[in-house]
Amino acid sequence: MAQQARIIDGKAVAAELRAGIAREVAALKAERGLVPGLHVVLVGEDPASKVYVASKEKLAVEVGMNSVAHRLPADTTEAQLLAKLAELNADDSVDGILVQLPLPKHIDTGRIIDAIDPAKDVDGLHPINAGLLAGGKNGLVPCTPLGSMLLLKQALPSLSGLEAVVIGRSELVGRPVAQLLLQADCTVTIAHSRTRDLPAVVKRADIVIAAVGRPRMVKGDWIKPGATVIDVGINRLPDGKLTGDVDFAEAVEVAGAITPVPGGVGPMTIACLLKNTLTAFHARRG
Ligand SMILES: NC(=O)C1=CN([C@@H]2O[C@H](COP(=O)(O)OP(=O)(O)OC[C@H]3O[C@@H](n4cnc5c(N)ncnc54)[C@H](OP(=O)(O)O)[C@@H]3O)[C@@H](O)[C@H]2O)C=CC1
Ligand SMILES: Nc1nc(=O)c2c([nH]1)NC[C@@H]1CN(c3ccc(C(=O)N[C@@H](CCC(=O)O)C(=O)O)cc3)C=[N+]21
Repeated sequence: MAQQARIIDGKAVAAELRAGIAREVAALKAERGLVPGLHVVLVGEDPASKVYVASKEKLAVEVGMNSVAHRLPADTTEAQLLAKLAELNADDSVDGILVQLPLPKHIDTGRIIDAIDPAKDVDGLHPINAGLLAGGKNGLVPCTPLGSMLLLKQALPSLSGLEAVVIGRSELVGRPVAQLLLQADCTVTIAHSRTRDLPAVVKRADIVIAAVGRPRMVKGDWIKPGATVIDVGINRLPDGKLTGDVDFAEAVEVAGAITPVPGGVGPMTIACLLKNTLTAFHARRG
Protein backbone atom coordinates (compact mmCIF):
# COMPACT_ATOMS: atom_id res chain seq x y z
CA MET A 1 0.00 0.00 0.00
CA ALA A 2 1.51 3.33 -1.03
CA GLN A 3 2.32 5.83 1.70
CA GLN A 4 -0.98 7.71 2.37
CA ALA A 5 -1.05 11.51 2.08
CA ARG A 6 -0.62 13.66 5.18
CA ILE A 7 -4.00 15.19 6.09
CA ILE A 8 -3.60 18.95 6.53
CA ASP A 9 -5.78 19.75 9.54
CA GLY A 10 -7.43 23.09 8.68
CA LYS A 11 -9.58 22.93 11.81
CA ALA A 12 -6.52 22.81 14.07
CA VAL A 13 -4.60 25.51 12.17
CA ALA A 14 -7.70 27.75 12.19
CA ALA A 15 -8.15 27.25 15.95
CA GLU A 16 -4.51 28.17 16.56
CA LEU A 17 -4.85 31.30 14.40
CA ARG A 18 -8.05 32.32 16.24
CA ALA A 19 -6.36 31.81 19.63
CA GLY A 20 -3.58 34.22 18.62
CA ILE A 21 -6.16 36.75 17.41
CA ALA A 22 -8.09 36.45 20.70
CA ARG A 23 -4.93 37.20 22.66
CA GLU A 24 -4.22 40.27 20.52
CA VAL A 25 -7.80 41.57 20.83
CA ALA A 26 -7.71 41.10 24.62
CA ALA A 27 -4.50 43.15 24.77
CA LEU A 28 -6.05 45.91 22.63
CA LYS A 29 -9.04 46.05 24.96
CA ALA A 30 -6.88 46.07 28.12
CA GLU A 31 -4.21 48.51 26.93
CA ARG A 32 -6.17 50.87 24.66
CA GLY A 33 -9.83 50.22 25.50
CA LEU A 34 -10.41 49.58 21.79
CA VAL A 35 -12.29 46.66 20.18
CA PRO A 36 -12.07 45.81 16.45
CA GLY A 37 -15.51 45.85 14.79
CA LEU A 38 -16.56 43.36 12.07
CA HIS A 39 -19.86 43.95 10.26
CA VAL A 40 -21.26 41.26 7.94
CA VAL A 41 -24.17 42.15 5.66
CA LEU A 42 -26.50 39.35 4.49
CA VAL A 43 -29.22 40.12 1.95
CA GLY A 44 -31.93 37.47 1.56
CA GLU A 45 -32.41 33.95 2.84
CA ASP A 46 -29.77 31.80 1.05
CA PRO A 47 -29.43 28.87 3.51
CA ALA A 48 -25.66 28.33 3.03
CA SER A 49 -24.99 32.06 3.47
CA LYS A 50 -27.04 32.05 6.69
CA VAL A 51 -24.84 29.23 8.03
CA TYR A 52 -21.62 31.03 7.12
CA VAL A 53 -22.79 34.39 8.51
CA ALA A 54 -23.84 32.71 11.77
CA SER A 55 -20.45 31.01 12.18
CA LYS A 56 -18.58 34.22 11.26
CA GLU A 57 -20.61 36.11 13.88
CA LYS A 58 -20.06 33.41 16.56
CA LEU A 59 -16.29 33.13 15.99
CA ALA A 60 -15.79 36.91 15.87
CA VAL A 61 -17.50 37.23 19.28
CA GLU A 62 -15.41 34.29 20.56
CA VAL A 63 -12.15 36.16 19.81
CA GLY A 64 -13.56 39.25 21.55
CA MET A 65 -14.42 41.41 18.55
CA ASN A 66 -17.48 43.60 18.14
CA SER A 67 -19.40 41.51 15.63
CA VAL A 68 -22.60 42.70 13.99
CA ALA A 69 -24.61 40.84 11.34
CA HIS A 70 -26.95 43.05 9.32
CA ARG A 71 -29.68 40.74 7.96
CA LEU A 72 -31.57 42.54 5.17
CA PRO A 73 -34.69 41.18 3.38
CA ALA A 74 -34.29 39.66 -0.13
CA ASP A 75 -36.20 42.60 -1.66
CA THR A 76 -33.70 45.16 -0.35
CA THR A 77 -32.98 47.58 -3.19
CA GLU A 78 -29.48 48.36 -4.43
CA ALA A 79 -29.95 51.94 -3.16
CA GLN A 80 -30.88 50.70 0.33
CA LEU A 81 -27.82 48.44 0.43
CA LEU A 82 -25.59 51.28 -0.78
CA ALA A 83 -27.01 53.49 1.98
CA LYS A 84 -26.23 50.81 4.59
CA LEU A 85 -22.65 50.58 3.29
CA ALA A 86 -22.24 54.37 3.41
CA GLU A 87 -23.33 54.22 7.06
CA LEU A 88 -20.77 51.49 7.87
CA ASN A 89 -18.01 53.27 5.92
CA ALA A 90 -18.60 56.43 7.97
CA ASP A 91 -18.73 54.65 11.34
CA ASP A 92 -15.23 54.79 12.90
CA SER A 93 -15.97 51.81 15.19
CA VAL A 94 -16.35 49.61 12.06
CA ASP A 95 -13.01 48.15 10.95
CA GLY A 96 -14.22 45.37 8.61
CA ILE A 97 -17.19 45.15 6.25
CA LEU A 98 -18.14 41.93 4.41
CA VAL A 99 -21.11 41.62 2.10
CA GLN A 100 -21.99 37.92 1.90
CA LEU A 101 -22.11 36.67 -1.69
CA PRO A 102 -24.06 35.79 -3.76
CA LEU A 103 -26.40 38.79 -3.69
CA PRO A 104 -29.97 38.67 -5.10
CA LYS A 105 -30.05 39.04 -8.90
CA HIS A 106 -31.57 42.55 -8.90
CA ILE A 107 -28.48 43.96 -7.18
CA ASP A 108 -25.29 44.75 -9.14
CA THR A 109 -22.55 42.99 -7.11
CA GLY A 110 -19.73 45.01 -8.72
CA ARG A 111 -21.34 48.29 -7.71
CA ILE A 112 -21.79 47.04 -4.14
CA ILE A 113 -18.17 45.86 -3.79
CA ASP A 114 -16.94 49.18 -5.26
CA ALA A 115 -18.94 51.04 -2.58
CA ILE A 116 -17.09 49.41 0.35
CA ASP A 117 -14.25 51.55 1.76
CA PRO A 118 -11.14 49.65 0.53
CA ALA A 119 -9.59 50.09 4.00
CA LYS A 120 -12.54 48.11 5.48
CA ASP A 121 -12.86 45.56 2.62
CA VAL A 122 -11.93 42.46 4.66
CA ASP A 123 -13.00 40.23 1.75
CA GLY A 124 -10.26 41.81 -0.37
CA LEU A 125 -12.60 42.03 -3.36
CA HIS A 126 -12.49 45.81 -3.97
CA PRO A 127 -10.67 46.70 -7.24
CA ILE A 128 -8.09 48.66 -5.25
CA ASN A 129 -7.23 45.62 -3.10
CA ALA A 130 -7.36 43.28 -6.12
CA GLY A 131 -5.06 45.70 -7.97
CA LEU A 132 -2.59 45.92 -5.09
CA LEU A 133 -2.49 42.09 -4.94
CA ALA A 134 -1.96 41.85 -8.73
CA GLY A 135 0.95 44.25 -8.35
CA GLY A 136 2.47 42.26 -5.50
CA LYS A 137 1.79 45.16 -3.13
CA ASN A 138 0.21 45.17 0.35
CA GLY A 139 -3.57 45.38 0.56
CA LEU A 140 -6.37 43.31 2.04
CA VAL A 141 -6.23 39.77 0.59
CA PRO A 142 -9.35 37.56 0.13
CA CYS A 143 -9.81 35.17 3.06
CA THR A 144 -9.96 31.82 1.23
CA PRO A 145 -6.77 32.42 -0.78
CA LEU A 146 -5.01 33.58 2.41
CA GLY A 147 -6.22 30.49 4.29
CA SER A 148 -5.19 28.21 1.42
CA MET A 149 -1.64 29.61 1.49
CA LEU A 150 -1.35 29.16 5.27
CA LEU A 151 -2.36 25.50 4.90
CA LEU A 152 0.05 25.05 1.99
CA LYS A 153 2.90 26.38 4.13
CA GLN A 154 2.00 23.78 6.78
CA ALA A 155 2.85 21.06 4.27
CA LEU A 156 5.70 22.67 2.31
CA PRO A 157 8.51 24.64 3.97
CA SER A 158 9.36 26.40 0.70
CA LEU A 159 7.21 26.92 -2.39
CA SER A 160 9.98 28.55 -4.44
CA GLY A 161 10.25 27.12 -7.96
CA LEU A 162 7.41 24.62 -7.51
CA GLU A 163 4.80 24.09 -10.27
CA ALA A 164 1.36 25.17 -9.04
CA VAL A 165 -1.92 24.57 -10.91
CA VAL A 166 -4.99 26.54 -9.81
CA ILE A 167 -8.26 25.11 -11.18
CA GLY A 168 -10.74 28.01 -11.28
CA ARG A 169 -10.34 31.72 -11.98
CA SER A 170 -12.95 33.43 -9.81
CA GLU A 171 -12.33 36.83 -8.20
CA LEU A 172 -12.95 35.34 -4.75
CA VAL A 173 -10.57 32.38 -5.01
CA GLY A 174 -8.84 31.37 -8.26
CA ARG A 175 -7.32 34.64 -9.38
CA PRO A 176 -6.14 35.91 -5.97
CA VAL A 177 -4.65 32.56 -4.89
CA ALA A 178 -2.73 32.43 -8.19
CA GLN A 179 -1.26 35.85 -7.32
CA LEU A 180 -0.21 34.66 -3.86
CA LEU A 181 1.43 31.54 -5.35
CA LEU A 182 3.30 33.78 -7.80
CA GLN A 183 4.44 35.97 -4.90
CA ALA A 184 5.76 32.76 -3.25
CA ASP A 185 7.83 32.18 -6.43
CA CYS A 186 5.79 29.25 -7.76
CA THR A 187 5.43 28.73 -11.50
CA VAL A 188 1.65 29.19 -11.77
CA THR A 189 -0.87 27.79 -14.25
CA ILE A 190 -4.51 28.91 -14.00
CA ALA A 191 -6.90 26.33 -15.45
CA HIS A 192 -10.61 26.85 -16.11
CA SER A 193 -13.55 25.43 -18.08
CA ARG A 194 -11.86 26.09 -21.43
CA THR A 195 -8.55 24.40 -20.51
CA ARG A 196 -7.75 21.49 -22.83
CA ASP A 197 -6.75 18.11 -21.36
CA LEU A 198 -7.07 19.31 -17.75
CA PRO A 199 -5.83 16.00 -16.27
CA ALA A 200 -2.51 16.37 -18.12
CA VAL A 201 -2.18 19.97 -16.88
CA VAL A 202 -2.88 18.95 -13.27
CA LYS A 203 -0.48 16.00 -13.54
CA ARG A 204 2.44 18.43 -13.91
CA ALA A 205 1.72 20.16 -10.62
CA ASP A 206 3.58 19.88 -7.32
CA ILE A 207 0.71 21.97 -5.89
CA VAL A 208 -2.96 21.67 -6.89
CA ILE A 209 -5.55 24.25 -5.75
CA ALA A 210 -9.07 23.11 -6.68
CA ALA A 211 -11.67 25.93 -6.64
CA VAL A 212 -14.30 24.79 -9.12
CA GLY A 213 -17.54 23.86 -7.42
CA ARG A 214 -17.88 20.38 -8.97
CA PRO A 215 -17.99 17.50 -6.49
CA ARG A 216 -15.07 15.04 -6.71
CA MET A 217 -14.05 16.29 -10.16
CA VAL A 218 -10.30 15.94 -9.60
CA LYS A 219 -9.51 12.20 -9.72
CA GLY A 220 -6.61 10.39 -8.07
CA ASP A 221 -4.89 9.63 -11.38
CA TRP A 222 -4.81 13.37 -12.24
CA ILE A 223 -2.41 13.93 -9.34
CA LYS A 224 1.38 13.69 -9.49
CA PRO A 225 2.54 11.27 -6.78
CA GLY A 226 3.56 13.24 -3.69
CA ALA A 227 1.86 16.50 -4.78
CA THR A 228 0.18 18.80 -2.24
CA VAL A 229 -3.56 19.22 -2.82
CA ILE A 230 -5.61 22.13 -1.41
CA ASP A 231 -9.32 21.44 -1.94
CA VAL A 232 -11.31 24.68 -1.72
CA GLY A 233 -14.52 23.16 -3.08
CA ILE A 234 -17.58 22.98 -0.83
CA ASN A 235 -20.29 20.92 -2.51
CA ARG A 236 -23.38 19.66 -0.75
CA LEU A 237 -24.44 16.28 -2.18
CA PRO A 238 -28.14 15.32 -2.50
CA ASP A 239 -27.82 13.33 0.74
CA GLY A 240 -26.62 16.52 2.49
CA LYS A 241 -23.00 15.27 2.77
CA LEU A 242 -20.29 17.89 2.14
CA THR A 243 -17.60 17.02 -0.39
CA GLY A 244 -14.81 18.93 -2.07
CA ASP A 245 -13.82 19.33 -5.73
CA VAL A 246 -11.29 16.52 -5.27
CA ASP A 247 -12.08 12.80 -5.06
CA PHE A 248 -10.52 12.55 -1.59
CA ALA A 249 -10.60 8.73 -1.34
CA GLU A 250 -8.59 8.39 -4.56
CA ALA A 251 -6.34 11.43 -4.03
CA VAL A 252 -5.24 10.45 -0.53
CA GLU A 253 -3.55 7.35 -2.03
CA VAL A 254 -1.41 9.47 -4.39
CA ALA A 255 -0.89 12.95 -2.90
CA GLY A 256 1.86 13.83 -0.43
CA ALA A 257 -0.51 16.06 1.57
CA ILE A 258 -4.17 17.00 1.17
CA THR A 259 -6.85 19.13 2.89
CA PRO A 260 -10.15 17.43 3.85
CA VAL A 261 -13.64 18.83 3.19
CA PRO A 262 -15.04 19.68 5.70
CA GLY A 263 -12.23 20.55 8.08
CA GLY A 264 -9.78 22.06 5.63
CA VAL A 265 -10.02 25.40 3.86
CA GLY A 266 -13.47 26.28 5.24
CA PRO A 267 -12.41 26.95 8.83
CA MET A 268 -9.36 28.84 7.54
CA THR A 269 -11.62 31.20 5.56
CA ILE A 270 -13.31 32.38 8.74
CA ALA A 271 -10.07 32.57 10.73
CA CYS A 272 -8.52 34.69 7.96
CA LEU A 273 -11.59 36.97 7.95
CA LEU A 274 -10.80 37.69 11.62
CA LYS A 275 -7.12 38.14 10.76
CA ASN A 276 -8.08 40.63 8.00
CA THR A 277 -10.27 42.54 10.47
CA LEU A 278 -7.26 42.95 12.80
CA THR A 279 -5.10 44.02 9.84
CA ALA A 280 -7.73 46.62 8.84
CA PHE A 281 -7.99 47.78 12.49
CA HIS A 282 -4.23 48.42 12.72
CA ALA A 283 -4.08 50.10 9.30
CA ARG A 284 -6.95 52.42 10.29
CA ARG A 285 -6.41 52.94 13.99
CA GLY A 286 -2.70 52.29 14.52
N1 LIG B 1 -13.92 26.89 1.61
C1 LIG B 1 -14.24 28.16 1.46
O1 LIG B 1 -14.10 28.96 2.34
C2 LIG B 1 -14.79 28.62 0.15
C3 LIG B 1 -15.16 27.68 -0.76
N2 LIG B 1 -15.63 28.06 -1.96
C4 LIG B 1 -15.97 26.97 -2.86
O2 LIG B 1 -14.97 26.91 -3.88
C5 LIG B 1 -15.58 26.52 -5.11
C6 LIG B 1 -15.29 27.59 -6.13
O3 LIG B 1 -15.88 28.78 -5.69
P1 LIG B 1 -15.76 30.06 -6.61
O4 LIG B 1 -14.31 30.29 -6.90
O5 LIG B 1 -16.54 31.15 -5.99
O6 LIG B 1 -16.47 29.46 -7.91
P2 LIG B 1 -16.97 30.14 -9.27
O7 LIG B 1 -18.21 29.37 -9.61
O8 LIG B 1 -17.00 31.60 -9.19
O9 LIG B 1 -15.81 29.71 -10.30
C7 LIG B 1 -15.68 28.37 -10.68
C8 LIG B 1 -14.45 28.27 -11.57
O10 LIG B 1 -14.26 26.92 -11.90
C9 LIG B 1 -14.09 26.83 -13.32
N3 LIG B 1 -14.66 25.57 -13.83
C10 LIG B 1 -15.96 25.22 -13.87
N4 LIG B 1 -16.08 24.00 -14.44
C11 LIG B 1 -14.81 23.59 -14.75
C12 LIG B 1 -14.28 22.42 -15.36
N5 LIG B 1 -15.07 21.43 -15.75
N6 LIG B 1 -12.94 22.35 -15.50
C13 LIG B 1 -12.12 23.36 -15.09
N7 LIG B 1 -12.57 24.50 -14.50
C14 LIG B 1 -13.91 24.59 -14.35
C15 LIG B 1 -14.83 28.01 -13.92
O11 LIG B 1 -14.26 28.26 -15.19
P3 LIG B 1 -14.76 29.50 -16.10
O12 LIG B 1 -14.12 30.71 -15.49
O13 LIG B 1 -14.25 29.16 -17.47
O14 LIG B 1 -16.28 29.51 -15.99
C16 LIG B 1 -14.60 29.08 -12.86
O15 LIG B 1 -13.41 29.77 -13.11
C17 LIG B 1 -17.06 26.33 -4.81
O16 LIG B 1 -17.30 24.97 -4.48
C18 LIG B 1 -17.28 27.17 -3.56
O17 LIG B 1 -18.33 26.67 -2.75
C19 LIG B 1 -15.74 29.37 -2.35
C20 LIG B 1 -15.37 30.37 -1.46
C21 LIG B 1 -14.92 30.06 -0.13
N1 LIG C 1 -18.30 37.74 0.50
C1 LIG C 1 -18.10 36.43 0.70
N2 LIG C 1 -16.93 36.01 1.23
C2 LIG C 1 -16.71 34.67 1.45
O1 LIG C 1 -15.63 34.27 1.93
C3 LIG C 1 -17.75 33.75 1.12
C4 LIG C 1 -18.91 34.24 0.53
N3 LIG C 1 -19.09 35.58 0.36
N4 LIG C 1 -19.88 33.38 0.11
C5 LIG C 1 -19.76 31.96 0.32
C6 LIG C 1 -18.34 31.51 0.43
C7 LIG C 1 -18.23 30.19 1.11
N5 LIG C 1 -17.51 30.49 2.35
C8 LIG C 1 -17.29 29.53 3.34
C9 LIG C 1 -16.95 29.91 4.64
C10 LIG C 1 -16.76 28.95 5.63
C11 LIG C 1 -16.96 27.62 5.34
C12 LIG C 1 -16.78 26.60 6.41
O2 LIG C 1 -16.50 26.92 7.55
N6 LIG C 1 -16.97 25.30 6.06
C13 LIG C 1 -16.81 24.22 7.02
C14 LIG C 1 -18.05 23.35 7.04
C15 LIG C 1 -19.26 24.15 7.47
C16 LIG C 1 -20.49 23.26 7.31
O3 LIG C 1 -20.50 22.21 8.00
O4 LIG C 1 -21.32 23.62 6.42
C17 LIG C 1 -15.67 23.32 6.55
O5 LIG C 1 -15.39 23.35 5.32
O6 LIG C 1 -15.09 22.62 7.39
C18 LIG C 1 -17.29 27.24 4.06
C19 LIG C 1 -17.46 28.20 3.05
C20 LIG C 1 -17.18 31.78 2.40
N7 LIG C 1 -17.63 32.42 1.35
